[in-house]
Parts: sequence; structure tokens; C-alpha cells
Amino acid sequence: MNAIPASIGKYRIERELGRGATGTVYLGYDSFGSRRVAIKQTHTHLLSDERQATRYRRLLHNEATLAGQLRHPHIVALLDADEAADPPYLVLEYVDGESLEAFTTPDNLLPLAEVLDIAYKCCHALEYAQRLGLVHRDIKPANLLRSREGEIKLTDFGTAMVTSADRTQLSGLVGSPAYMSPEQIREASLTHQSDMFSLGVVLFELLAGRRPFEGDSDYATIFKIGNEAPLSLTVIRPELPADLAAVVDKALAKQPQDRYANWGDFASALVAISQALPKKPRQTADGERFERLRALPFLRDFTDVALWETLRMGQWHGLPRGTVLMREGSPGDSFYLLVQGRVSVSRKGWSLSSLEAGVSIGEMVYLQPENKVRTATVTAESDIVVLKIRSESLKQASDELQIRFDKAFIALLVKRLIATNQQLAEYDSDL
Ligand SMILES: Nc1ncnc2c1ncn2[C@@H]1O[C@H](COP(=O)(O)OP(=O)(O)OP(=O)(O)O)[C@@H](O)[C@H]1O
Repeated sequence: MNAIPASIGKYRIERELGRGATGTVYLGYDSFGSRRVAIKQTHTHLLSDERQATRYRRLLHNEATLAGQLRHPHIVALLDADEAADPPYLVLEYVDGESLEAFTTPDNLLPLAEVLDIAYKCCHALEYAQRLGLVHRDIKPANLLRSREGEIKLTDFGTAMVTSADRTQLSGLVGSPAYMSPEQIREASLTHQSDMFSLGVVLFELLAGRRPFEGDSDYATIFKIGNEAPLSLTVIRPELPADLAAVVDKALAKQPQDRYANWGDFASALVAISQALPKKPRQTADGERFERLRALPFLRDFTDVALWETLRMGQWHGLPRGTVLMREGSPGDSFYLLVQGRVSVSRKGWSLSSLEAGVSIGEMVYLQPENKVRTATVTAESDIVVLKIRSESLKQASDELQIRFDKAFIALLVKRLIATNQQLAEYDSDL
């Protein structure tokens, strides 16, 4: 085993995180950014042969240029790269956890709701990649990292392909045999539906602890992918919802046109199953929460990336009717997005208005930080669901998110101002 380097470039190396076929991944420390990073360094033995070296340098270059464009909460961010270094390396966002490979054996499967949530998040990450014209080509559990908190991040864009490219692509059989789509095996042209097939294999494996196409050799596996029906999920895990088996089967269809037409359709099918699961209160999956935020008028102009950031920044609460969300005269450091239900707003005992789901409440503490005292009392008129966001969290959010919130607040305040003016006009005419 090779000794661990003390440093790579400007990064201090703490320990080895893992090894793949192309490189070793180290945990490093970026003292400039005061953060931990993952450094993926190409194996030196792959660089000794001139021809091989060119291929591996191209893999790294591919990942550096493609992953460098991607910014999504469910994709590992590329932070830096040195292609000229010997050996070359990439610096990636560090995910403190393990890959999904750990959850592919029958004795260590994740709960069904979490598996659905993972697949849902992958759909979003891959839809985002598709919009940038990318097909990942190597979707497999080893390339999906799960943090200790349960966040999921897709990585390894080394073999990704640009669908609209006029530049030369990495060619030849690319991917991992057990997860390849039938068209990938045939080396036919690929679309996002090839990644969809691979995600179907991952989904099956996370649910069953077995792969849908099992062969004694890569060749036998590839033959089954091309020619045989997948194993039956209903037979392996009969307690799973029957609809779920149908969703997985659709993703695993031999012909791309028989799979879901787009990632949104696949994601919606997963959400429908997730919603039908019996669940304990408070255990709503992130995917379902995301869909509910997506439907709120206040967040209409938010991109998916901004919505995920919003969801992660806030705390989700279900509160019974009668709850006083905020009281006039008392200090506050948060505002709320009303996701479900109705609240009444009053001041000095006078009822001012009634607000329906889809608006923000108590945002003045964010907009006017020098005055943190609430100017009105807000009470739940029905059972409500809110996303509570601390002003401080929004101040530390990405610039893009802050701009989106500012715009949404302005739109809301203008609407309220118009409504108040109308009320005043009616009041005047009554006099
Ligand atoms: N960003 C990261 N944060 C934390 N750990 C990581 C990160 N990237 C990779 N690792 C760890 O390093 C291991 C090896 O990563 P690598 O991407 O080289 O492996 P692989 O996908 O199994 O192999 P290959 O590159 O051959 O497809 C992973 O299984 C994971 O445990």
C-alpha cells in the first residue's frame, strides 16, 4: 500500500477515504477556505504507459470541465483541479458519510421512505444535468454518497457525456456493466433515459438487496440486461407496494421510449408512492416537502436549486389550530412560509386580515433587522404547516437565494400595500 502524502497542492492530507479503479480519494484540509475537502488523485501506475496516461488525463479533464459547471444540492461540487500535476487531481466537496454501496445487501437496506427519497433526489440532480446537456453514464451506488445526516450527492462525472457536443467524447464502452442500459451495451446513442435505466437498477438494488440482472460474469450480466426480463421485485420483497414494482419495471424497460419520458414524470411517480405510505407524523420525506414548496405562489420564481436550499435552511412544523405563531410586542428572529392552512393577523385585539397558504409571515424581522419586535399577532385559524426560517440563515444563504427572497418579499409587500390602499379608499368612501 502506498504511503499517504502529507499534502497535495495546497491541501493538507488527513487520511485516505477510499479507492476506485482510477484513483485514490483522500480527506484533505483547505486552510484558506477552512474546510475539509475530498481530493481524488489518479493512480500513478495508470500514468506510466503513455497511451493509458492520455486516457486517464482525459477522464480527469472531462470531470474537471463538466463537473465544474454543475451547482446543485444533490451533486458533489468540484472545488478545484490540477490537471498538470503529477499525478493530476481533483478537489471535491467532502461528503462525511459513505456511498450507497453500503446499503445494497439484504441485511442493511435503508427504510423504504428513504430509498424513495433518494431516488427522487437523483431524478432532480439528473434532470439538472440533462438541462446542461449531460448524460452521466455511470450511475451506480458507489457514485452516490450519503452524508451522516442522510443527504444524498451524486458524484463522478469523469465518464459523463455532452449530448449536443461537437467536441470529441470519451468513447468505447463506458460505465459499470451491472448498471448499463441496453443501449449503452450496444454502444448506441444515449439520452437521459440511459441514466434512468441505471437509476432503475440502483433503485431495485436498494429495495431488494440484489440486482435485477444477475450473471456469473460481466458478460452474462450484460446478456441479461440486453435480452431478459428483470427479476421480480414483488417476488423478492412482496411487502413492497405493487405500484412501486411497476415504477421500477418502467425505468428498466428495454426500449428507452417505454421508460418515463422525462425525469419529472419519474419523480412524480415516486412521490405518489411515497405519499401513499402509512407514515408517522413528522416523517414527511424531503421529496414530498419539496413538491409542497414548489406549489406555493410565494416561491413561484425560485429555481429547483433555490427551493432545495430553502428547504434545507428551514424547519418544517405542523401546528394545531389556535397556536399563536407570533405575538405583537415580543421579539422574533425568524419568519415563516405558510405551507398549509390559514392564519389570522391582529393588532391590539383588532383583526387585520386572514392569510391563506402560500405567503410569508413575519418577514419584517428580516427586512428591518434593527427592529426585531413583532408588530402583530398571528394565530392559526386551522391546523397549519409552516416552514420556519431564521433571518440569520437567510443572511448566510447563497447570493442567488437572497436575491430571490428579496424579489418575492417586494412582490408580497407591494400586494399588501395595494390591498391596504384599497381598504383605506373603501373606508374613506364610507365616511
Ligand atoms: N466527495 C467525496 N467525499 C467523501 N468521500 C468520497 C468522495 N468521493 C469519493 N469518496 C470515497 O472514495 C471512494 C472511492 O471513490 P471513487 O470515486 O474513486 O470510487 P468508485 O466510484 O468506486 O470508483 P471509480 O472511480 O473506479 O468509478 C468512494 O467509494 C467514497 O467512499
